Amino acid sequence: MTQQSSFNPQQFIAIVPAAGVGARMQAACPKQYLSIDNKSILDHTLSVLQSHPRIKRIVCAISPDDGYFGDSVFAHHQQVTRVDGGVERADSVFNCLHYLTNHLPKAELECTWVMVHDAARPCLSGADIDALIDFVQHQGHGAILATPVRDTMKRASTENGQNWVSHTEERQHLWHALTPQCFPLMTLYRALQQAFERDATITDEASAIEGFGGYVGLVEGQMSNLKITHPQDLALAELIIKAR
Ligand SMILES: Nc1ccn([C@@H]2O[C@H](COP(=O)(O)OP(=O)(O)OP(=O)(O)O)[C@@H](O)[C@H]2O)c(=O)n1
Ligand SMILES: C[C@](O)(CO)[C@H](O)COP(=O)(O)O
Repeated sequence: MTQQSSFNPQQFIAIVPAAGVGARMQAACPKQYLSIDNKSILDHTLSVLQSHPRIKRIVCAISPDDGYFGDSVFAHHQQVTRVDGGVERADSVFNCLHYLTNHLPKAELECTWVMVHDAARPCLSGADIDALIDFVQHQGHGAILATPVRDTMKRASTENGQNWVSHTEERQHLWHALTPQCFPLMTLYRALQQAFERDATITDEASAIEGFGGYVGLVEGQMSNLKITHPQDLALAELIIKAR
């Protein structure tokens, strides 16, 4: 693996992909607009990022179809830059990066790092943001929040519509990738461009950086930083947020 050249991060900009439809949540609206403790999930996520002193600004991708929902959230997050999302999560992230390449001075682009964080992860803690920033500033390489796998991991096969254990996977050195994922802005922009050119399947920013030959650090984060994906995740997220 070729070593990604080191950069000295001067500033951090948060990118929040929030343009999904939330199909797995099976709700009446995209899940990022569902309410927890009288605030939308997107509101909670933007508030965590906005309150962190080391994050200079936020660029958020929302679906052009979410006009009403987006307007209600951005009414009290007016300093957040709003960008149209794309078909896939990676497209939404790329649209935010592309916006920044067109609106930041070149000198600023070269020393800016982005922290890409799912709108669907409202339980992120400030301490985890600090741990990630401290790592990349010390190491000069990009990194992601992640948690080591705790359970025995089974690979499944399906027969007659039923899942069966095919085999048990080696779980040593196996981690759950979380977000934020933090990389130099222009490195991530180029890595995603290359990933799109090779038609790669990109489910997180680290995948693009790995394919681009970069190092990706793993910074252990809190399990409570769950991605709200299925209906049962909502109650758990509410407990975590109310316990903050
Ligand atoms: N085209 C897309 C798809 C997803 N996302 C965002 O990426 C994050 C993680 O994606 P996921 O949890 O998969 O959200 P959805 O794609 O909305 O969920 P589903 O796959 O169940 O439809 C979410 O905050 C989602 O809003 C996005 O910005 N643009
Ligand atoms: C980026 C991510 O949250 C890291 O685990 C995950 O890859 C998002 O996947 P999704 O299918 O878009 O929810």
